[in-house]
Amino acid sequence: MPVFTVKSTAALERAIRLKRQLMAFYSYCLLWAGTFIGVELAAFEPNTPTLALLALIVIINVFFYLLIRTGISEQFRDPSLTIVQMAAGILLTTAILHYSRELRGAMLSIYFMVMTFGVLALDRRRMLLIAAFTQLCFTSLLIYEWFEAPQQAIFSYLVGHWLILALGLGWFIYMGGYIHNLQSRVREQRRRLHEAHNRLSAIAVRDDLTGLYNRRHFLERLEEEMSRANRENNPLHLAIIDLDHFKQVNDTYGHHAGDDVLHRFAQLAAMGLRKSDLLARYGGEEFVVLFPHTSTQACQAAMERLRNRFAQQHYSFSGDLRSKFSAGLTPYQPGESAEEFIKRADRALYQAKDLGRNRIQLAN
Ligand SMILES: Nc1nc2c(ncn2[C@@H]2O[C@H](COP(=O)(O)OP(=O)(O)OP(=O)(O)O)[C@@H](O)[C@H]2O)c(=O)[nH]1
Repeated sequence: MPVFTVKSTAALERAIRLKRQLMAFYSYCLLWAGTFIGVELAAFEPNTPTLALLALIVIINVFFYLLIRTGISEQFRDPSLTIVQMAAGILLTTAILHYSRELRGAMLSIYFMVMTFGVLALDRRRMLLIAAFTQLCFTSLLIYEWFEAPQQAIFSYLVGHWLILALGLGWFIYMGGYIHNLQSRVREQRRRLHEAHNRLSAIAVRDDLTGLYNRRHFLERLEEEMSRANRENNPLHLAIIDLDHFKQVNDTYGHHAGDDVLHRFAQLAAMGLRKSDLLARYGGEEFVVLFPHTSTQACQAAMERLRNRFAQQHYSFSGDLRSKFSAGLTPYQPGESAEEFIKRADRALYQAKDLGRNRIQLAN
């Protein structure tokens, strides 16, 4: 069952990544459409290779889509490949900027569009890295254009564009770091909440002293096991156990000694019974065991084993105390209520007490 959950979570995450990839493709298409319209309106260089750009966009997206789809990207620390994808977007934007003329200033915002992809995924250090890469690409473009056609370059524009980009990127580094910290804090709080919830759930079903299940949890599980036994027609047995003359232990050696005995019984029973048996502290010095899928003989044998082991225990507070218990054991009769089932086991327990204690009494 857990394997299935892990698998489906991985599949879900991959589906989210593929969806994000489609979003990236959509953004690329908008960028291309803007470029195409820009060329048509003569706001871009007329020799802008729009078809080559479109081919490049498709190649980039198919490449990343396949990496994610085939699961190859999962070998990397970030299976969404955010940094590499952003770097590809920045390189393509730089290429498009080369052909932009009057629209250069407006087209700088495309860099910022690419940066938004990193805000939710990258920490401040990585945002700084990708921002430095962006600034480097743009600076290289400006230097290239300066040397290629110095007569067309207007120095104040170059410096202006360079500064606007640097300031905008600075804002993204700050914002990215802030949002990343916020996300980390939320994740940490969610983790703590989850832990606290698990702790509380454990406390709600356990008995403080022995660590066994408590009466409320037992009664809930009893109903479940009874309906399963009714459904599947499987044997189900209930044993109610009561430590013998326990008051004397308290009165003679003190409450702490009594607690030790209860604790020792709980340990022995938990170790000696099967994982599928449901053991709980029913109250005071009373315990219950529910045996699903077990024959009467096997239940009796398990109870006898426990009785013998318990009677052989030595306690640090008294060399000669041998604590014992009596128990009533009964099989579930199909269709009966929990109350009837428990009452029969209880009656058997009282018979065991009446017959001299330190025994397991069966009631059919
Ligand atoms: N130390 C300790 N004692 C407890 C706890 N819960 C109940 N008891 C004591 O268990 C004793 C139960 O006494 P009784 O009901 O008279 O039963 P008993 O002395 O075992 O006598 P029989 O059952 O007839 O053999 C009481 O003295 C309770 O105070 C507990 O958590 N710790």
